[in-house]
Amino acid sequence: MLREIRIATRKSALALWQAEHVKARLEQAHPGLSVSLVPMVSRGDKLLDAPLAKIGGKGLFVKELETALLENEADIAVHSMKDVPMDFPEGLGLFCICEREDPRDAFVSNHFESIDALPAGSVVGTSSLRRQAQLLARRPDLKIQFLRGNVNTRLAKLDAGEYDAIILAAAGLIRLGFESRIRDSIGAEHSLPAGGQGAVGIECRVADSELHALLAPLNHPETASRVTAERALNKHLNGGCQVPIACYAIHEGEQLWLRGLVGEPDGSRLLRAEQRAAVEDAERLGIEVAEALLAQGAGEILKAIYGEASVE
Ligand SMILES: NCc1[nH]cc(CCC(=O)O)c1CC(=O)O
Repeated sequence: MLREIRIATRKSALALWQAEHVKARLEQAHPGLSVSLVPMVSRGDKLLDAPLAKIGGKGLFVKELETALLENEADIAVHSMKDVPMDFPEGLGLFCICEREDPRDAFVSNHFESIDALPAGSVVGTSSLRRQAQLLARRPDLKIQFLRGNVNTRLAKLDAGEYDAIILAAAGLIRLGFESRIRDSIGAEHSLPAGGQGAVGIECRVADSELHALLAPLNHPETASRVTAERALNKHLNGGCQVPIACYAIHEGEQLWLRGLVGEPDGSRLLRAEQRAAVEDAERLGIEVAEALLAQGAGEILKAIYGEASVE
Protein backbone atom coordinates (compact mmCIF):
# COMPACT_ATOMS: atom_id res chain seq x y z
CA MET A 1 0.00 0.00 0.00
CA LEU A 2 2.09 2.93 -1.22
CA ARG A 3 0.80 6.44 -0.79
CA GLU A 4 1.80 9.75 0.67
CA ILE A 5 0.57 10.94 4.05
CA ARG A 6 0.64 14.70 4.74
CA ILE A 7 0.60 15.66 8.42
CA ALA A 8 -0.96 19.00 9.36
CA THR A 9 0.78 20.37 12.43
CA ARG A 10 1.21 23.56 14.43
CA LYS A 11 4.69 25.06 14.39
CA SER A 12 5.41 25.04 18.12
CA ALA A 13 8.37 22.92 19.15
CA LEU A 14 6.07 20.48 20.95
CA ALA A 15 3.63 20.15 18.04
CA LEU A 16 6.51 19.57 15.61
CA TRP A 17 8.02 16.96 17.92
CA GLN A 18 4.71 15.12 18.07
CA ALA A 19 4.23 15.28 14.29
CA GLU A 20 7.79 14.04 13.70
CA HIS A 21 7.14 11.24 16.18
CA VAL A 22 4.03 10.12 14.31
CA LYS A 23 5.89 10.41 10.99
CA ALA A 24 8.71 8.18 12.29
CA ARG A 25 6.27 5.62 13.67
CA LEU A 26 4.27 5.51 10.43
CA GLU A 27 7.43 5.04 8.37
CA GLN A 28 8.57 2.32 10.73
CA ALA A 29 5.23 0.51 10.55
CA HIS A 30 4.99 0.85 6.76
CA PRO A 31 8.38 0.78 5.01
CA GLY A 32 8.20 2.67 1.73
CA LEU A 33 5.46 5.01 2.89
CA SER A 34 6.14 8.67 2.20
CA VAL A 35 5.20 11.00 5.07
CA SER A 36 5.57 14.78 5.04
CA LEU A 37 4.78 17.65 7.42
CA VAL A 38 2.53 20.60 6.59
CA PRO A 39 3.27 23.17 9.34
CA MET A 40 0.66 25.89 9.96
CA VAL A 41 -0.23 28.62 12.44
CA SER A 42 -3.35 28.22 14.60
CA ARG A 43 -5.46 30.94 16.14
CA GLY A 44 -4.25 29.92 19.59
CA ASP A 45 -0.66 30.51 18.46
CA LYS A 46 -1.46 33.98 17.14
CA LEU A 47 -3.12 34.99 20.39
CA LEU A 48 -0.52 33.76 22.83
CA ASP A 49 -0.37 37.06 24.68
CA ALA A 50 -4.07 37.54 25.27
CA PRO A 51 -4.49 38.04 29.02
CA LEU A 52 -7.84 36.26 29.11
CA ALA A 53 -8.96 34.05 26.31
CA LYS A 54 -12.23 35.66 25.36
CA ILE A 55 -10.94 34.57 22.02
CA GLY A 56 -13.37 32.04 20.77
CA GLY A 57 -13.43 29.19 23.25
CA LYS A 58 -12.88 25.70 22.01
CA GLY A 59 -10.64 24.39 19.30
CA LEU A 60 -8.21 27.27 19.44
CA PHE A 61 -5.33 25.03 18.43
CA VAL A 62 -7.07 22.65 16.03
CA LYS A 63 -9.44 24.55 13.74
CA GLU A 64 -6.87 25.53 11.07
CA LEU A 65 -5.60 21.96 10.97
CA GLU A 66 -9.13 20.65 10.50
CA THR A 67 -9.74 23.06 7.64
CA ALA A 68 -6.59 21.70 5.94
CA LEU A 69 -7.98 18.16 6.26
CA LEU A 70 -11.38 19.13 4.89
CA GLU A 71 -9.82 20.97 1.95
CA ASN A 72 -7.54 18.01 1.23
CA GLU A 73 -4.37 19.98 1.84
CA ALA A 74 -3.31 17.41 4.44
CA ASP A 75 -4.34 13.86 5.39
CA ILE A 76 -3.93 13.68 9.14
CA ALA A 77 -3.67 16.16 11.99
CA VAL A 78 -1.62 15.31 15.06
CA HIS A 79 -2.96 16.84 18.28
CA SER A 80 -2.31 16.90 22.01
CA MET A 81 -5.53 15.20 23.13
CA LYS A 82 -5.88 17.80 25.87
CA ASP A 83 -6.50 20.47 23.22
CA VAL A 84 -8.96 18.51 21.05
CA PRO A 85 -12.62 19.61 21.31
CA MET A 86 -15.21 16.95 22.08
CA ASP A 87 -17.04 17.24 18.77
CA PHE A 88 -15.56 17.01 15.30
CA PRO A 89 -16.64 18.80 12.13
CA GLU A 90 -18.75 16.76 9.73
CA GLY A 91 -16.48 14.39 7.80
CA LEU A 92 -13.66 14.30 10.35
CA GLY A 93 -12.98 12.04 13.31
CA LEU A 94 -10.36 10.72 15.67
CA PHE A 95 -8.94 7.44 14.38
CA CYS A 96 -5.94 6.78 16.56
CA ILE A 97 -4.73 7.54 20.09
CA CYS A 98 -1.06 6.85 20.71
CA GLU A 99 0.45 5.56 23.94
CA ARG A 100 0.27 8.08 26.76
CA GLU A 101 3.37 9.83 28.09
CA ASP A 102 3.55 10.87 31.78
CA PRO A 103 0.13 12.49 32.39
CA ARG A 104 1.13 14.46 35.48
CA ASP A 105 1.59 18.16 36.06
CA ALA A 106 5.18 19.11 36.77
CA PHE A 107 6.52 21.62 39.30
CA VAL A 108 9.39 23.58 37.77
CA SER A 109 11.51 26.03 39.73
CA ASN A 110 15.08 27.25 39.90
CA HIS A 111 15.01 27.63 43.68
CA PHE A 112 12.50 25.26 45.27
CA GLU A 113 12.00 21.50 45.23
CA SER A 114 8.22 21.23 45.54
CA ILE A 115 4.98 23.10 46.18
CA ASP A 116 5.34 22.39 49.90
CA ALA A 117 8.83 23.94 49.91
CA LEU A 118 7.59 27.30 48.53
CA PRO A 119 7.76 30.15 51.07
CA ALA A 120 4.48 31.91 51.91
CA GLY A 121 3.35 34.33 49.22
CA SER A 122 5.48 32.81 46.43
CA VAL A 123 4.53 33.62 42.84
CA VAL A 124 3.52 30.62 40.72
CA GLY A 125 2.99 30.89 36.97
CA THR A 126 0.08 29.12 35.24
CA SER A 127 -2.89 30.23 33.19
CA SER A 128 -4.79 27.03 33.77
CA LEU A 129 -7.78 27.44 36.08
CA ARG A 130 -7.58 23.70 36.72
CA ARG A 131 -4.03 23.97 38.03
CA GLN A 132 -4.77 27.21 39.87
CA ALA A 133 -7.81 25.82 41.72
CA GLN A 134 -5.92 22.76 42.97
CA LEU A 135 -2.82 24.76 43.88
CA LEU A 136 -4.76 27.36 45.89
CA ALA A 137 -6.86 24.71 47.64
CA ARG A 138 -3.61 23.33 49.02
CA ARG A 139 -1.71 26.60 49.44
CA PRO A 140 -4.11 29.59 49.67
CA ASP A 141 -1.14 31.89 50.39
CA LEU A 142 0.41 31.48 46.93
CA LYS A 143 0.05 34.16 44.27
CA ILE A 144 -0.95 32.83 40.87
CA GLN A 145 0.37 34.84 37.95
CA PHE A 146 -0.63 34.65 34.32
CA LEU A 147 1.69 32.51 32.15
CA ARG A 148 1.08 31.55 28.58
CA GLY A 149 3.18 30.71 25.56
CA ASN A 150 4.90 27.64 24.25
CA VAL A 151 6.89 25.42 26.60
CA ASN A 152 10.19 27.14 25.70
CA THR A 153 8.70 30.59 26.28
CA ARG A 154 7.33 29.58 29.66
CA LEU A 155 10.70 28.23 30.81
CA ALA A 156 12.41 31.42 29.60
CA LYS A 157 9.97 33.53 31.64
CA LEU A 158 10.75 31.45 34.72
CA ASP A 159 14.49 31.85 34.11
CA ALA A 160 14.04 35.62 33.73
CA GLY A 161 12.93 35.65 37.37
CA GLU A 162 9.27 36.52 36.81
CA TYR A 163 8.06 33.57 38.92
CA ASP A 164 9.24 31.52 41.88
CA ALA A 165 7.88 28.41 40.15
CA ILE A 166 5.70 27.39 37.22
CA ILE A 167 3.46 24.40 36.55
CA LEU A 168 3.59 22.65 33.17
CA ALA A 169 2.54 19.29 31.78
CA ALA A 170 5.34 16.77 32.38
CA ALA A 171 4.70 15.24 28.94
CA GLY A 172 5.66 18.37 27.03
CA LEU A 173 8.85 18.83 29.06
CA ILE A 174 9.86 15.20 28.62
CA ARG A 175 9.23 15.22 24.86
CA LEU A 176 11.28 18.37 24.36
CA GLY A 177 14.21 17.10 26.39
CA PHE A 178 13.56 19.26 29.46
CA GLU A 179 12.90 16.41 31.88
CA SER A 180 15.81 17.58 34.07
CA ARG A 181 13.90 20.82 34.77
CA ILE A 182 11.14 18.92 36.60
CA ARG A 183 11.71 19.39 40.35
CA ASP A 184 8.61 17.46 41.33
CA SER A 185 6.02 15.45 39.41
CA ILE A 186 2.75 16.27 41.12
CA GLY A 187 0.67 13.17 41.81
CA ALA A 188 -2.95 12.93 40.66
CA GLU A 189 -4.13 13.27 44.27
CA HIS A 190 -2.64 16.81 44.40
CA SER A 191 -3.12 17.93 40.80
CA LEU A 192 -5.61 15.84 38.89
CA PRO A 193 -4.59 16.24 35.22
CA ALA A 194 -6.66 17.59 32.36
CA GLY A 195 -8.58 15.02 30.32
CA GLY A 196 -6.28 13.60 27.65
CA GLN A 197 -3.13 15.16 29.09
CA GLY A 198 0.00 13.40 27.86
CA ALA A 199 -1.74 11.61 24.98
CA VAL A 200 -1.35 12.37 21.28
CA GLY A 201 -4.27 11.71 18.93
CA ILE A 202 -4.62 11.57 15.16
CA GLU A 203 -7.57 13.11 13.34
CA CYS A 204 -8.41 12.37 9.72
CA ARG A 205 -11.22 12.19 7.19
CA VAL A 206 -13.93 9.65 8.06
CA ALA A 207 -14.05 8.49 4.44
CA ASP A 208 -10.32 7.71 4.14
CA SER A 209 -10.52 4.03 5.16
CA GLU A 210 -7.20 3.18 3.53
CA LEU A 211 -5.60 5.67 5.90
CA HIS A 212 -7.45 4.29 8.94
CA ALA A 213 -5.80 0.92 8.28
CA LEU A 214 -2.38 2.55 8.07
CA LEU A 215 -2.93 4.31 11.42
CA ALA A 216 -4.09 1.17 13.23
CA PRO A 217 -0.61 0.01 14.39
CA LEU A 218 -0.11 3.35 16.19
CA ASN A 219 -3.30 3.07 18.22
CA HIS A 220 -2.79 2.15 21.89
CA PRO A 221 -6.05 0.57 23.11
CA GLU A 222 -5.31 1.07 26.81
CA THR A 223 -4.66 4.79 26.35
CA ALA A 224 -7.67 5.03 24.05
CA SER A 225 -10.12 3.68 26.64
CA ARG A 226 -8.69 5.93 29.36
CA VAL A 227 -8.96 9.00 27.17
CA THR A 228 -12.45 7.95 26.03
CA ALA A 229 -13.68 7.99 29.64
CA GLU A 230 -12.01 11.36 30.31
CA ARG A 231 -13.42 12.94 27.17
CA ALA A 232 -16.91 11.68 27.93
CA LEU A 233 -16.71 13.44 31.30
CA ASN A 234 -15.48 16.66 29.69
CA LYS A 235 -18.16 16.48 27.03
CA HIS A 236 -20.91 16.01 29.59
CA LEU A 237 -19.66 19.08 31.48
CA ASN A 238 -19.23 20.97 28.21
CA GLY A 239 -15.60 21.45 29.18
CA GLY A 240 -12.17 21.67 27.67
CA CYS A 241 -8.78 22.72 28.93
CA GLN A 242 -10.06 26.25 29.46
CA VAL A 243 -12.14 25.51 32.52
CA PRO A 244 -11.30 24.16 36.01
CA ILE A 245 -12.24 20.58 35.18
CA ALA A 246 -9.80 17.75 35.81
CA CYS A 247 -10.25 14.06 35.10
CA TYR A 248 -8.00 11.08 35.04
CA ALA A 249 -8.67 7.40 34.30
CA ILE A 250 -6.43 4.41 34.92
CA HIS A 251 -6.85 0.68 34.49
CA GLU A 252 -7.27 -1.51 37.53
CA GLY A 253 -7.29 -5.03 36.22
CA GLU A 254 -10.36 -5.40 33.99
CA GLN A 255 -11.79 -2.12 35.22
CA LEU A 256 -11.33 1.57 34.57
CA TRP A 257 -11.10 3.90 37.56
CA LEU A 258 -12.08 7.47 36.71
CA ARG A 259 -11.59 10.43 39.02
CA GLY A 260 -13.08 13.83 38.23
CA LEU A 261 -12.81 17.26 39.78
CA VAL A 262 -14.40 20.67 39.29
CA GLY A 263 -12.97 23.53 41.29
CA GLU A 264 -13.68 27.11 42.20
CA PRO A 265 -10.74 29.00 40.57
CA ASP A 266 -9.74 30.51 43.93
CA GLY A 267 -9.47 27.03 45.42
CA SER A 268 -12.18 27.68 48.00
CA ARG A 269 -14.12 24.63 46.86
CA LEU A 270 -13.02 21.47 45.05
CA LEU A 271 -15.75 19.03 44.06
CA ARG A 272 -14.59 15.47 43.55
CA ALA A 273 -16.21 12.30 42.26
CA GLU A 274 -14.90 8.92 41.24
CA GLN A 275 -16.21 5.61 40.00
CA ARG A 276 -15.14 2.29 38.50
CA ALA A 277 -16.62 0.46 35.52
CA ALA A 278 -15.78 -2.18 32.94
CA VAL A 279 -13.42 -0.94 30.21
CA GLU A 280 -16.17 -1.37 27.58
CA ASP A 281 -18.27 1.13 29.51
CA ALA A 282 -15.65 3.91 29.39
CA GLU A 283 -18.04 6.43 27.90
CA ARG A 284 -20.86 5.76 30.36
CA LEU A 285 -18.31 5.96 33.19
CA GLY A 286 -17.34 9.46 32.08
CA ILE A 287 -20.97 10.56 32.00
CA GLU A 288 -21.71 9.10 35.43
CA VAL A 289 -18.74 10.78 37.12
CA ALA A 290 -19.77 14.04 35.42
CA GLU A 291 -23.32 13.58 36.75
CA ALA A 292 -21.93 13.02 40.25
CA LEU A 293 -20.04 16.32 39.98
CA LEU A 294 -23.13 18.14 38.71
CA ALA A 295 -25.12 16.75 41.65
CA GLN A 296 -22.63 18.49 43.97
CA GLY A 297 -23.02 21.86 42.23
CA ALA A 298 -20.39 21.75 39.46
CA GLY A 299 -22.87 23.40 37.11
CA GLU A 300 -22.92 26.66 39.07
CA ILE A 301 -19.12 26.84 39.26
CA LEU A 302 -18.77 26.23 35.53
CA LYS A 303 -21.56 28.61 34.56
CA ALA A 304 -19.77 31.44 36.32
CA ILE A 305 -16.59 30.67 34.38
CA TYR A 306 -17.77 30.05 30.82
CA GLY A 307 -18.06 33.80 30.33
CA GLU A 308 -14.40 34.45 31.13
CA ALA A 309 -12.37 31.36 30.30
CA SER A 310 -8.60 31.32 30.31
CA VAL A 311 -6.29 29.03 28.38
CA GLU A 312 -3.87 26.40 29.55
N1 LIG B 1 -2.51 23.60 26.37
C1 LIG B 1 -1.17 23.51 25.92
C2 LIG B 1 -0.66 22.12 25.99
N2 LIG B 1 -1.23 21.13 25.30
C3 LIG B 1 -0.58 19.96 25.58
C4 LIG B 1 0.45 20.26 26.45
C5 LIG B 1 1.39 19.30 27.04
C6 LIG B 1 1.52 17.95 26.40
C7 LIG B 1 0.39 17.01 26.64
O1 LIG B 1 -0.48 17.19 27.51
O2 LIG B 1 0.35 16.00 25.90
C8 LIG B 1 0.42 21.64 26.71
C9 LIG B 1 1.35 22.42 27.55
C10 LIG B 1 1.10 22.34 29.03
O3 LIG B 1 -0.04 22.20 29.50
O4 LIG B 1 2.08 22.48 29.79
